[in-house]
Amino acid sequence: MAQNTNQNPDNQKKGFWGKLISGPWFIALVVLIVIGSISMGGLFSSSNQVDTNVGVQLLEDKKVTSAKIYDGDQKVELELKDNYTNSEGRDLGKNLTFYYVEPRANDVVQAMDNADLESYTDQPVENNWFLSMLSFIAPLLIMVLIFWFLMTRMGGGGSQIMNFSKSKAKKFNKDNPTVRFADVAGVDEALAELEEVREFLAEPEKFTRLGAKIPKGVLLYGPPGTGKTLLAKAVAGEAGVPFYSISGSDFVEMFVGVGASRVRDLFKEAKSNKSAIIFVDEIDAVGRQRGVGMGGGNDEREQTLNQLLVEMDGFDGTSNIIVIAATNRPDVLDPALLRPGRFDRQVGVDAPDLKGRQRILEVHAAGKPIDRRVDLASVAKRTPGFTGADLANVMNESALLTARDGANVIDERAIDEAIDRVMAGPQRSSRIMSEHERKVTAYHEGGHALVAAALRNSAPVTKITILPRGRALGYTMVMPQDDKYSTTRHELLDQMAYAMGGRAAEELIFHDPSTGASNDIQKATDTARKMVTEYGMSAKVGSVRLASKESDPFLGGGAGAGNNYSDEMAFTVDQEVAQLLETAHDEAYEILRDNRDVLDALALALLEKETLLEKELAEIFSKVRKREERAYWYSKNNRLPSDLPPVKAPSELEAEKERAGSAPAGSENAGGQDDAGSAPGENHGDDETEVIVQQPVIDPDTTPNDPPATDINNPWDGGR
Ligand SMILES: Nc1ncnc2c1ncn2[C@@H]1O[C@H](COP(=O)(O)OP(=O)(O)OP(=O)(O)O)[C@@H](O)[C@H]1O
Ligand SMILES: [Zn+2]
Repeated sequence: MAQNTNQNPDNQKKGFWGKLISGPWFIALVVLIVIGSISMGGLFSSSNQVDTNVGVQLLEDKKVTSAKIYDGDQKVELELKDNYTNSEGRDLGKNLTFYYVEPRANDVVQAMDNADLESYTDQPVENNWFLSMLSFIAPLLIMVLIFWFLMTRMGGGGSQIMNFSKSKAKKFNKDNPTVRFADVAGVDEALAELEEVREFLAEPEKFTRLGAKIPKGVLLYGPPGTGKTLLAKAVAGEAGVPFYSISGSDFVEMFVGVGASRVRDLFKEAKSNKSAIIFVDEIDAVGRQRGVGMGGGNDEREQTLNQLLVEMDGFDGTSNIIVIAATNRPDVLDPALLRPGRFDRQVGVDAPDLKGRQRILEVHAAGKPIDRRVDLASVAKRTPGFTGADLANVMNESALLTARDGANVIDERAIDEAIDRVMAGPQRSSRIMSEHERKVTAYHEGGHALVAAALRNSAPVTKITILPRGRALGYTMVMPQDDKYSTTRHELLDQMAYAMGGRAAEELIFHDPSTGASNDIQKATDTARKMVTEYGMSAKVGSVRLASKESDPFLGGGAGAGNNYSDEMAFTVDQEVAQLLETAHDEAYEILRDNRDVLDALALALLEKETLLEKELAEIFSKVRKREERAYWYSKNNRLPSDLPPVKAPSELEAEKERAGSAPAGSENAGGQDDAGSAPGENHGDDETEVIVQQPVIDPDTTPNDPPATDINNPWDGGR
């Protein structure tokens, strides 16, 4: 995400005239002038033309000193002894030209032979090869030029070819960022690591004095928009060193060798500084494993990667350069990149937690007039799963909305609307839905919400709306109270049932389901498949990892890598997935059937008010008949769960003692299932705990006028 200004000196020196001279029209003009002047040369010559008879007569009368005969042009130039005066009495001077036709060539030659000339030149036809070549090539050249012009005008893919020659001009950006560490919030671990990098840059002697080698590369990895670029800039800003940035995708050109030469240039220029940071965004574009993927890999990419490695290995003591690279896909990187001496420092940059979100909001609220009643902590609470970029966007949108309304302070309402916008796109008030469609949407969203409310492991519903927004016809938002760092099997099952709630309601009420549930089904299917192939949550399949890390053959996994298990297993997986989905569908259906009165009340309230918030929802849901707990799950008959509860944490014991002291102790639920006691950081000793943020169900727009909602461009895909 390079937002720096292009500081290439060549580009600035090249002023108006430079641009004009390099423009295709100028070249076309030059070509035309050359052709014109050559072919019209005859017109500008000083000799006058006379009739063929006259010319031959002059020769026969021996009035000519010299003659030159142009064979191909069938033209003769004469130089006379005296001036020639024509029949009208006009003096035509000494130099005359005449033309002849082929049948008369013999007469002309004969006349010349007999003319006692002092000099006589036979100009052969070859003399005109240049002109004839040009007249042949010129139209072609003009066509190419026009083509070029159109291509550059369109700016489409084709222009890349033409830009090849210019590729040197915009290869990378140089910047002296003013970003500070204080501008990056909610990524404290990453900041701590990078603070060290800043020290390396600012006072390398401190480390080299002790014989330490300064690291050459830092890899920042994490989801998009979490502030990787911002962090890298902040390091440069804090250390006061220049910041060179380039994106990995810029390296991968259509011409082999360009990428490698860009790497060379980039490092050469960076090395002219005492210290510098080179930032390579999207390094996975060049840094994918070599020699894999469809067609055995990409020469250009490999050359570029090799060059990068060579340059990094080639750092000497004279300049102090640290390469910071960023990627969303650390798993596909070539291991050679991660070796010591290269990107051996790897820093994870995750989506921020509750506190982090609040601090990012504070960073972006600075300098904006915000209503005193706005509580950024509660805004942070309402935005689980948002990245730094999303939050920056929320604050910016709220300012824009406020400005549009002509107000002076950003209030709660503007921020609310901004959150919705960032989540699901702008409101579409212009869209008029038919009463029936509104009703279907109300039941659909009501179905989601009611299922969530009736299940025991689902986060509470905080908002439902049937106002169309972005690509959604309506949406339901459930929000966990706390940040969650792992998800249990029951919670996943609840999520699937919740996703099926919309479809189940349509079936139950209208007997004719709509296409509006496609996104729900997709999400539920993804969850089910992961449960079976990644989370080991199917008894039949067992705790086996079946999904391959890299299932896209084009991204370097190799064809067939997606199926590293037998066909029988694939069959079982499919069966298990289908089974999970069926069960979820059943659960949703039963909940809705058993709570029909609540569903109707909910739909009615939605049709009336369009948007329902927590308070109104709590009232409607007070009548919900909760679904009973599912049976214990165990993966095998000989692995039955124990009846003994887990031990109580010291803090729990403490709290119990206090309660016992102040009031006669009621019988405390000994199940140990009390969530409040478990610290959010607790992750069962497993470093790779999956974070599953529950997202709102957004129901894609599927009115007949629009193409059916597909998964492409769906912002709700790909773990945000
Ligand atoms: N932790 C953060 N603190 C403050 N602002 C942030 C943070 N993360 C992101 N932002 C805001 O979001 C914008 C985009 O972030 P940035 O480009 O650094 O993300 P990124 O991780 O590099 O994304 P990508 O992987 O798509 O390149 C930043 O310019 C900043 O305004
Ligand atoms: Zn839905």
